[in-house]
Amino acid sequence: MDLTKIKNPKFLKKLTDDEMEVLAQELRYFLIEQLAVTGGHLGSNLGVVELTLALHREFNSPKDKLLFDVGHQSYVHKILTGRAIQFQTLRQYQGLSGFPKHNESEHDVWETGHSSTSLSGAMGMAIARDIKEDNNFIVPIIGDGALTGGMAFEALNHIGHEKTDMIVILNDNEMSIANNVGALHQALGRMRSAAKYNKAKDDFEWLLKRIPAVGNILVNATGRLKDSMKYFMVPGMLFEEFGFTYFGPVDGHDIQALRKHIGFAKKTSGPVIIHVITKKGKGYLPAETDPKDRWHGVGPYKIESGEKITSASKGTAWSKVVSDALVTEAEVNEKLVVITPAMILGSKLERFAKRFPDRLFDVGIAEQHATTMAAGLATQGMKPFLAIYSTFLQRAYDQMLHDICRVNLNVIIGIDRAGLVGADGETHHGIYDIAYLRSMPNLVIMMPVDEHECRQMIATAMAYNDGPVAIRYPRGNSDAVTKPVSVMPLPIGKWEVVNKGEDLVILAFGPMLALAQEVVKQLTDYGLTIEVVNARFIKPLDHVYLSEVAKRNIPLLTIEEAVLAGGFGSAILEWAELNDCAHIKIKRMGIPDRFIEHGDVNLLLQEVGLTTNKIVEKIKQWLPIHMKRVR
Ligand SMILES: Cc1ncc(C[n+]2csc(CCOP(=O)(O)OP(=O)(O)O)c2C)c(N)n1
Ligand SMILES: CC(=O)[C@@H](O)[C@H](O)COP(=O)(O)O
Ligand SMILES: [Mg+2]
Repeated sequence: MDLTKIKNPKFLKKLTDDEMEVLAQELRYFLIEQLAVTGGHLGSNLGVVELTLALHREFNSPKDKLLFDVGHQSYVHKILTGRAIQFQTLRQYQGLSGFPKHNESEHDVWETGHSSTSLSGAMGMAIARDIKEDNNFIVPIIGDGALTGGMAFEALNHIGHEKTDMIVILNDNEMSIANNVGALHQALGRMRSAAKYNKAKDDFEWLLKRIPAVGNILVNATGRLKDSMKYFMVPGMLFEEFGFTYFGPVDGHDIQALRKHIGFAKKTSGPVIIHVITKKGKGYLPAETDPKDRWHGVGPYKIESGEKITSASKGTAWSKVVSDALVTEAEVNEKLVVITPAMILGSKLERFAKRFPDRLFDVGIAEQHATTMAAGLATQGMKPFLAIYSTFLQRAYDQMLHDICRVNLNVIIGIDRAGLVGADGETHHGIYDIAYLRSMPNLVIMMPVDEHECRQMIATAMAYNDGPVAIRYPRGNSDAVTKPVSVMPLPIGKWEVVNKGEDLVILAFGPMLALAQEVVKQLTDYGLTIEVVNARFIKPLDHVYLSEVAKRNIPLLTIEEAVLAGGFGSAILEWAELNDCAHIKIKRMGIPDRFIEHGDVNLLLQEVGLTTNKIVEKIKQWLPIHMKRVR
């Protein structure tokens, strides 16, 4: 069928079983074809084709609420709710989001992007339903990875306690982004094998019963054996202990089996969990057989071979610069321990893990635990490096403040994906960390301009034992290639003047420094001399430099790829106010007070005014001198 003709999922109710199977294949092929061009979260979505069909067949969205945890696996849901035609704009500027969005469809009842929120959101919806005496179904769909998030356990605990009517779908494909980790993962494994065990047991009993005379005695004996193993082998005991009725494991690619178990669940009062077993990447061999990540998040690829189509890019991935530096440091410092909350691949830590398997800890989707565990390590004289995306560090605000900074512990926080991230959009941009960290006493915050300075900063952090240090670095590659420098620690709080000038000082750091230097080129034609400073220490500020520039009474412009509210520019305003420098003209440029959607980073920078031309225009409007070309 032409999937672009689908307006809503109601048509599913009339399909025969065979027609549903055909549709599943058409959906699968659509995903493979479309994402070969746009990229996206292919593996997760291939794994939920039949599940999403069964859900939209058995429930009446949007009256019945389908909540997709993380939301990266909601493409099939989007196709069935009338958005197939938009997939050519997937995750592109002003195009279809890769996550559920209220403004895209009434069927997107819960917005996600960050993991492990669906059960809590579902509980809120269920309580509201019961207060309003509505009678719809609330159905969160959560993956085995997302279930390792602490919020999910907080919600399970509460839902089970309240015995709230809810149908939780556990989509268990044994994978997070990489292989899933944790004791829960092992427990789920026992539940999966229990299914095989129970089926084998039933077959065995069938066989025993055919042995004349002794058969029934043996059946009773083996029955007692099964009961004694009940706690370990009967699937779902863990969830039953939480007050849930457990159904499963169910083959997540068998639409009829799914529909049957959803039917049981709809007739069961109280909280129910259906444990669905799926295969990440199902139906596309390169994805199904990838030993590393089942094609979690991919760029464009060749369908026939699965060969990734990568655009030539200069420089080295920032994550790799950092992880290689950590390997070098770990060779000579046995106290270095690295922690990742489920992002071992994104943070490019496989090499470190292989070289130092006992000093890398993947804690699952557990940013709060990861951060406070780092604090625990530091109290014992270890040198923990927490590798964490800026956006996911948001989950560990209090752990940063209460457990690390307040106690002034020697923890290094490697803040990855700092800045606009592009295709993942507003839920993933790393643009808030300066604002939410800058108010934390004792914390040093720095950002390198290129891979050489990054190595210097890692060395600086390793040598620094006066408290916590955060190094923030962008998504993508470090393409600014300057001269190699000795990897000596930097003096804390010391900025670097990269261009002397008398008419204006621009303070910038990270990728914005190159932008500042482009601005200088454009303004030279106006006879202006502009001082450009690599303000690589966001905290502490370089007070020596600022005092000197205050005496020169030169206007200051700050540029940051981070929110203005509470950002680096705010720190300069505070400095001026606190140091009786109100006479200095100060202007800040950065990200305004609104959410920035998904799209190519360069287009997003255009949108927020962080481009050479827009900065030049802003300076022309602001500086008191009449801007006239002198050459
Ligand atoms: C708070 C948070 N931490 C980390 C991530 C990154 N992340 C996105 S999907 C994913 C794995 C999710 O695994 P699972 O829930 O099993 O879904 P699957 O991809 O296997 O279908 C992770 C770690 C996130 N989105 N949110
Ligand atoms: C859905 C999710 O949160 C992750 O898959 C995220 O998209 C990874 O981001 P990177 O691609 O920057 O590693
Ligand atoms: Mg999974």
